[in-house]
Amino acid sequence: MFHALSPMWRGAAKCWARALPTLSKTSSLPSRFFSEWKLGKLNHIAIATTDVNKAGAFYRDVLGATVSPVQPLPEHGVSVVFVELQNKSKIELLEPLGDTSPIQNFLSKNPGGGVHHICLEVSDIAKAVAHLRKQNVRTLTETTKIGAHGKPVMFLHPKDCNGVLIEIEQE
Ligand SMILES: C[C@@H](C(=O)O)C(=O)SCCNC(=O)CCNC(=O)[C@H](O)C(C)(C)COP(=O)(O)OP(=O)(O)OC[C@H]1O[C@@H](n2cnc3c(N)ncnc32)[C@H](O)[C@@H]1OP(=O)(O)O
Repeated sequence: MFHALSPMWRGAAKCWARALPTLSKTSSLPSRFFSEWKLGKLNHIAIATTDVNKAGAFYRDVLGATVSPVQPLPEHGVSVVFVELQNKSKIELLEPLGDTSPIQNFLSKNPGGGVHHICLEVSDIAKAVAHLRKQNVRTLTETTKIGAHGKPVMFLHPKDCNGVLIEIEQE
């Protein structure tokens, strides 16, 4: 591969090749550079509300969006409605379901509702979870769960993510 380069660039490439193992140990470059997984696209932004039908009607009737039917997800303690957007990303409307919904405290603190979490796709969720735990990012369950799109998901503690609850989803 070095043969296609001019002597100056060949020298620089060799220098980088020597430096890479050291840099990976000292985390001088972004860790994703060395990871076996990659961050993908924004899958959705989730909004907590006390009434997904009412919130869905706003997106459908006022903003003209395509809105899914209500989907109860008892294993997650929420009912969801998806608002489809042009670029394939979505807005997920969440309403508490059951007595122990994980969004109940959030709604008690924010009775008018609000942005609850963002969901980012990853190329390999098992590797991403292992990597994040090594970086001292707390995961909110021991193992992944199957999310609203039938794919494995994991939530990361907002206190370890600059105050934002992050869901990662297998792409
Ligand atoms: C269907 C699926 C899918 O899309 O596939 C879903 O969306 S399921 C969507 C619902 N499922 C989930 O959210 C699962 C993951 N969430 C959880 O495990 C929980 O909601 C926690 C994030 C751990 C929060 O739990 P809980 O509200 O009981 O605890 P808490 O009130 O003591 O909160 C601890 C601290 O985190 C902060 N905190 C709580 N929720 C937050 C949020 N959404 N964004 C940013 N910060 C948040 C609180 O203000 C508090 O900070 P201070 O101490 O400074 O006051």
